[in-house]
Amino acid sequence: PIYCAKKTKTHKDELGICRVLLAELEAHQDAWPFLTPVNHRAVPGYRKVIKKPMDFSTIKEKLTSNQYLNLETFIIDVNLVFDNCERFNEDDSEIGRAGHRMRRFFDKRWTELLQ
Ligand SMILES: Cc1ncccc1N[C@@H](C)c1ccc2c(c1)OCCCO2
Repeated sequence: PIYCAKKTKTHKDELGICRVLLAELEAHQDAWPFLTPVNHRAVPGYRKVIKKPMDFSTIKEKLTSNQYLNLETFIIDVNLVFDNCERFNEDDSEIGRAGHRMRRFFDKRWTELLQ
């Protein structure tokens, strides 16, 4: 087309997409290991190995207190959840497999929402 408006997203648009994505992550059946911060007293070694813990409830708190500048900073935190999971858990474990499934789901959804 001769005239093609660039589909820039405002800050509000991007935050709306973050809220939708987070709600879908939290509702996913494989979200259970990631819903709340890992209790390092219940998980020996976790505090030593994982330098930047992250979980969906912390992301929600950051989102509602406007700590995400844009969609990118939100995606960085979501990926941190999955990268921490891969670092600490065997691929062939309940939590490891849940992490791979959640990452695949997230990657598919945010690319769909951005189209
Ligand atoms: C994402 C992640 N990575 C590594 C370890 C744990 C977790 N998730 C936490 C919420 C969790 C899941 C399962 C658990 C657990 C804690 O409590 C210790 C007893 C076994 O059951």
